[in-house]
Amino acid sequence: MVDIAIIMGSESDRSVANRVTGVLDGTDYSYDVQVISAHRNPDKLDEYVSQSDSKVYIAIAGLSAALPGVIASKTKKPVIGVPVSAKMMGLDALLSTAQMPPGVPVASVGVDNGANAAHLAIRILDLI
Ligand SMILES: Nc1c(C(=O)O)ncn1[C@@H]1O[C@H](COP(=O)(O)O)[C@@H](O)[C@H]1O
Repeated sequence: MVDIAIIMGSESDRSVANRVTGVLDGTDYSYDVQVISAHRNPDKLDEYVSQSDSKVYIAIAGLSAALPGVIASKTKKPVIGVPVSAKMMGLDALLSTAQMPPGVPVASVGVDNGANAAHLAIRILDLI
């Protein structure tokens, strides 16, 4: 049983993931960190989400950030997206993360703001 699943699209997103875990390490909430790209490893992502018992997802991705939205399409749990500034100062990923179609929500935090993703996850978990 893990409280939060943290998934990044690439190992190159690790510094942003570290901002998430840096906040969570000051709490009692547990987490699991994975590198799984929706674009590159769709079957692995499907398998991970279908088997995960986490209560909240944090999805970290740059460029065309499909990852948060694809996770939101596979689970009813809350998904928090963190756009990464890989190119275009993160504007590409910010728009990809925030502009989800109705019915498939992703809560986007600011570009590279892994800390706020952790704080939001904590607030959600504190309700349970
Ligand atoms: N946005 C996605 C997805 C996805 O959305 O499935 N998979 C990888 N990526 C992003 O591509 C960028 C460059 O990745 P590489 O450094 O591996 O080339 C990363 O920021 C990653 O999150």
